[in-house]
Amino acid sequence: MGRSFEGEDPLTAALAPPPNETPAEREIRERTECEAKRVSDEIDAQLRRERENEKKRKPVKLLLLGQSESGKTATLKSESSCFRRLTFQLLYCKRQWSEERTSWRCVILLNLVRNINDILDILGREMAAANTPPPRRQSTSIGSPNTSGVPLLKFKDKHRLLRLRLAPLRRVQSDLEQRLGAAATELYMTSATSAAPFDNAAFPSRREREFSVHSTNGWKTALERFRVARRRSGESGVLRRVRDMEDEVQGVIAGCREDMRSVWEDRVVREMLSRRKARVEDSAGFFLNDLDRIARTDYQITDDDIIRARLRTVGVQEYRVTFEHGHSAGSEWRMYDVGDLVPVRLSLRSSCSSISCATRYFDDCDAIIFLAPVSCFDEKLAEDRRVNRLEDSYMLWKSVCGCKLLARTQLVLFLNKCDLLQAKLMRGTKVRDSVPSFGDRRNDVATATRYFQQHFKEILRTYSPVQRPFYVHLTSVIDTKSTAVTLGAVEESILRDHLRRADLM
Ligand SMILES: Nc1nc2c(ncn2[C@@H]2O[C@H](COP(=O)(O)OP(=O)(O)OP(=O)(O)O)[C@@H](O)[C@H]2O)c(=O)[nH]1
Ligand SMILES: [Mg+2]
Repeated sequence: MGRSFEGEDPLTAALAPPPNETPAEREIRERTECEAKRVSDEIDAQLRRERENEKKRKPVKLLLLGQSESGKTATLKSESSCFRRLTFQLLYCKRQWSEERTSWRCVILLNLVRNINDILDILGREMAAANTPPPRRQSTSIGSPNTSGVPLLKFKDKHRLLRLRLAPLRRVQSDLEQRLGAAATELYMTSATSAAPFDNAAFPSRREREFSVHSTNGWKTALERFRVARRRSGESGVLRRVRDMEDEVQGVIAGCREDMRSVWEDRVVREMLSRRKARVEDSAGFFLNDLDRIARTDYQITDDDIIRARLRTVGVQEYRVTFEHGHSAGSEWRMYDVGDLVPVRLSLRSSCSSISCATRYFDDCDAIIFLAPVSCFDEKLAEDRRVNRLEDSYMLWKSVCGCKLLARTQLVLFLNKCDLLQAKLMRGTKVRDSVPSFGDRRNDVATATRYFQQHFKEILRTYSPVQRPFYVHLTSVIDTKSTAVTLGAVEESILRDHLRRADLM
């Protein structure tokens, strides 16, 4: 009896076994079909793999944002210094990292010398004020019994002598600035209007001078020059002069070690700093407690020193990394350390892509790590003493959350500098004195960070154009081990999102 194909679709009909099929023919047919299916599955799997690889080939874009000194560059240094990944291409392969270490030595020496010169500046002013007879005194100097009832600081000849003996450090500071400036850096002026939360022409512009790396003329350029110099001239010429100068600087600093220690450990100097509420220990790039190790001609730089070194970033520094291992294997990451916040603040505020070059970094950005230094709850911006640093972080976070261009971007908040917060609270500083809404809550790190965290969370909920998860980590990014763990978790979640986004495209 013939088969009727009426009502059947032609493909089913074509694939149907022939009528009157013998058992032998059937076995051959089934074997052939089985093989065809295996080949087809293999092709499907291969296509899937290629699609995945294609998605991975699109670089993951990660932005580091936060106010100045929040720890953006330290986060990157922490990531690279412990070589979590075996392949740090471009900037952070091992050889390049070791070359970069040499350049960081100058930064650390500069930080150390600046620590002591800053103290000597204060000392000079206080000594001058103490020598001024009371009726002619211009200001109400600290320690004046006439104005505050606090006994005058008793400066001695020893202080005068120390200032004289440490005078060569002024020259060392300017030499180091020259040295770094000639290779890679330039002096940069910041102003209140460029760094206040929303620049306002009404703010008085207190100009500050701080050392900086410029994006177009940064470490990468500096190191490249060194490599070229070494290749061309071996140990001669420019390189030798640089080495001689470094040796000389290191020699002067080593020669001043005991005097620097005398200043730093002096009871009167400590009292002077305490009365001025100048917590030099909490300032960025503080190395005075490491004098014995650093102020030596045979100083061996450590990764920890590099993480703690302070050098202001200006502009946007791009770091490219291709991972070979782990869940990010095969993917390229582009990380942007956004040092200069002026364009960022402007573009966040405007949300208009034509206004600022910073939006180019926002475009297609997978994730932002936003660093908020929580130990700064009682500090003011260096750029504008009227703006509380925590408030400034809230403002910037609010702008990031509310930015339409970033609506699809994963936001990861680092409540950073928890180690400094802990030390500050242990010293007895009360959160509620600077943050009245904190009220009578317990004055400990857990309670304070929970409180700050809640505030950041509410801002995200209120201002985000679309609802998105709140990822938060308590960090002390100079602690490379724990930072590596945190970054590992963050990286995994960013990559998951990145692949999901690629699927949607
Ligand atoms: N104790 C402590 N110091 C930190 C921490 N994070 C950063 N620092 C230090 O704070 C200083 C400033 O950190 P940077 O990474 O230079 O800050 P930044 O955000 O890159 O600042 P800009 O380049 O001005 O935008 C450096 O000396 C760091 O070593 C932290 O969690 N704990
Ligand atoms: Mg920086």
